[in-house]
Amino acid sequence: MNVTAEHPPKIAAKLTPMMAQYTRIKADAGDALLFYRMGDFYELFFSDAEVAAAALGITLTKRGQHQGEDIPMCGVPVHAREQYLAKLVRSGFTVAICEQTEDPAEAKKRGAKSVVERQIVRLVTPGTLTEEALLEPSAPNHLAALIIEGGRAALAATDLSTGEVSVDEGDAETLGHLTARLSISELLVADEASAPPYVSAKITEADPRTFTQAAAAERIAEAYGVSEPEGLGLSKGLQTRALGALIAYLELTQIEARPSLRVPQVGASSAAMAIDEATRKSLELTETQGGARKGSLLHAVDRTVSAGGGRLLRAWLTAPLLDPEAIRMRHDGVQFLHTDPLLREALRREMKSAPDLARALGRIGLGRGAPSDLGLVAGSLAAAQLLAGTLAAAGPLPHAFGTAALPVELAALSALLTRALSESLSARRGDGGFIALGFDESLDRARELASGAKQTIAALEMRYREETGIKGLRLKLDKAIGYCAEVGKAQAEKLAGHDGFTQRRTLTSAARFATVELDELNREIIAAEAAVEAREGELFEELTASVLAEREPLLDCADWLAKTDVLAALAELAEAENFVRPEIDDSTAFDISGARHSVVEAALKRDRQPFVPNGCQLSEGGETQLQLVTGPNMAGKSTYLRQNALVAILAQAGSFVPAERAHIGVVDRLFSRVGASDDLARGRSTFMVEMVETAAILHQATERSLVILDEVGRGTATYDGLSIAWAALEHLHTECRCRGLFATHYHELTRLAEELPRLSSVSMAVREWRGKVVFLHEVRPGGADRSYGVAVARLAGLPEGVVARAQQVLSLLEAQAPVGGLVADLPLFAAPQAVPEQKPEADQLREALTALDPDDMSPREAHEALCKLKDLLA
Ligand SMILES: Nc1ncnc2c1ncn2[C@@H]1O[C@H](COP(=O)(O)OP(=O)(O)OP(=O)(O)O)[C@@H](O)[C@H]1O
Repeated sequence: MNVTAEHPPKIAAKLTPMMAQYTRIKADAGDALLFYRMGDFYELFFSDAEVAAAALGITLTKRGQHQGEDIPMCGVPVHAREQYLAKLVRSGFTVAICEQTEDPAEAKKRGAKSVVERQIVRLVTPGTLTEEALLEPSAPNHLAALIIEGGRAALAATDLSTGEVSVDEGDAETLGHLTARLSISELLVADEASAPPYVSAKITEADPRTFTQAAAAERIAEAYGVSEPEGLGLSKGLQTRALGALIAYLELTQIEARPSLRVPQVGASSAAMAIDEATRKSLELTETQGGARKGSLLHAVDRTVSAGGGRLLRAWLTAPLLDPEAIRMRHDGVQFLHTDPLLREALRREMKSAPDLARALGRIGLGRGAPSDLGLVAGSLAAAQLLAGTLAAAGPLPHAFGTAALPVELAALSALLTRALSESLSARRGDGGFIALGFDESLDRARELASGAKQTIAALEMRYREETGIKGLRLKLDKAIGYCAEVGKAQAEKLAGHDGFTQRRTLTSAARFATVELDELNREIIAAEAAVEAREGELFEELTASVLAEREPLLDCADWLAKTDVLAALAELAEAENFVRPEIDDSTAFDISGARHSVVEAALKRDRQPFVPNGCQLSEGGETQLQLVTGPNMAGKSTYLRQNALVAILAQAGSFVPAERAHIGVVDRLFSRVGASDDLARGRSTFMVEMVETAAILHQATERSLVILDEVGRGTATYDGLSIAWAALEHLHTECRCRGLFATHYHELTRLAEELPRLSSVSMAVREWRGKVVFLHEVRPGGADRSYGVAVARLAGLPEGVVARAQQVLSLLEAQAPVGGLVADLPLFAAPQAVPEQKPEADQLREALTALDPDDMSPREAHEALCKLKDLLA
């Protein structure tokens, strides 16, 4: 959604200086809602205020007037800005944050009416969030730039919160795989019309000039300090242009903060199983069709204990690998920890205390780091050291773990941070008190001065009480005048009589006095506190610089922590859920015994129901390459279909699989259409969606692909549906030669299994018991003889009368149907070219019509001609 806040004031009339500044800045902010900083609040004015107040559910008030009309205003407190930002950004708004960039005292020096300098420091958009509170810990937040030209497409993406960057290129036709892998929050395009319709991200039209080769190369050179984009492994053209536009948008939105991006991973998607958006959705990989995480495969298999591990597991599952060697490497890692439960437990315990290093670094890199982020870096390094020690003691490690030892420079950084940081670390940037005592001499001295002056104040209070004889006299901190002597109103006159006490302020029930000594002390305290603040500021900068100097090894360390967490989590999962190590190679085998569907199994377990495991054997060139699955509704067809796809995904992602045994030849592309749903928002009916998706599969599936099709053709009239399913199955078998499972209610299709050599027929077993149908959830060879649709309808609670009538109609229809079903007598097994050419009657009609000349006909002749035409139709 692209929401635009209309902004009315065309202000030529006289404005207050502040309003004049506001209008100027608002003009720069364009469509974004302007958060205009005023002290402890961000204020919004005019239509921005109206829009934001409605979206946030906060009070709309007014402030001053413009051209005789009240100016609408609303405000949000600075300390609570994140929650408001989150709400606005999620509702599709862009927010421009405008800060005071000058000390109000400085502004005052220019004159009483002068306005504090303000500037927009950042545009907050869905794809550029970095605040912890606005992000899900275990999900990435991707901003991507897309360019499509000449049938090719390139996609550059970054997760700004961690600085990761990827660039991929492919045929425009396979673009769906590129965009689907990343779950993008915001997609930049040069022209909104070129945005693919299936992307659910916010679409942002970026300046088309940023997509040009020259501009893009310049941006990349500047961001990465390389003279040519090729130095980063990028090809000239689309890849460079997509990444350049992405960086330009970061510059536009992050203003002065220059995000430090990691070196791009180029072409990673071509090393991953291609899984398009529809397949991901239908398999519910990371979320259910309803959008919930619970109920997805990721949720069922996620045993990670750190945020970084959670994100990496998601990345592995959404991009299963293609290289058997790389896959086996991950399996080796899982196996190593699977066979050593004590080591696994120790690692997972130590990992739990590891903070989110990548995101802390992301914030520090953007200049948004707080003292707590330094603490997170220190905590991560401590955890990494502990883990490295534990792993090192475990003996030689499989390659999957990489090198466990921490590089020397990180040990030095870790020691520095441990010495420097105190116990209490504020999460607010600019807060002090984060440097440990004894770390910095000049800071300690300034602190002593400040606290020494405060001790003097306490002593002075006692002395003043004695000297004046006023017991209630207290030294208090007044915001305007500093420390002062306060007495109750009744004592004010008495204190004023004492030498050296000058009354400065009168409150409702008290009076405040200054003395020369107090003035002197106030000056000392202010100076000492300013010195503390300044030194702390310097030290913060120094420490963040030390951290950023080690950014790359730190990010490698974050990757290593995440990987160790994922390997341990997968080993834990394998142990707890009884998964086995799959055998992966370059063959086209798909030989799985006793497989289960993790999500369905977990749901059944909650109801204390057993899951019935089923095997599946497919292989191109073998006896069965395609399986036709028939069986009643509710018998478990969809579950069986999906579980096989999920086993392939898990196996190639590096996980063990929920089966007794599995041997899989690498699957390059996975297609799954299970229960297409309406896409009315895009004006496509269920049947249309199904056909568009089926077309994509028939065009793209290859010998290495795995295709899962559930009830293709069910959304239209029986004969049409059956014919489409029939032809699609033939095409998959003979043209695509892919491995696949095809579930259908058209039992007529089982006839095909007799004709096509590599198509076999299986069905879900049921038993009838006292007129009721009992599902056994077992896959057996051979086709199903009946649908049991009416029996299932009875189970679902259809009125008994309706069920009885349906049974009656069914018996009648079955009695009339040709033996062998709808297709018994049709010449369907003839080769397609043998279908006799027919001269369609439309052609005879056309000939007759062409012969007529209406200008040359009487009404009577015209009538006769019409009758002849009608006869032709008969
Ligand atoms: N292997 C199994 N073991 C135990 N229960 C199962 C199994 N497979 C499926 N079920 C149960 O049966 C229910 C229906 O399964 P599923 O949706 O796969 O059936 P279906 O044959 O595809 O139905 P329909 O044709 O109506 O779409 C599941 O929700 C689950 O509770």
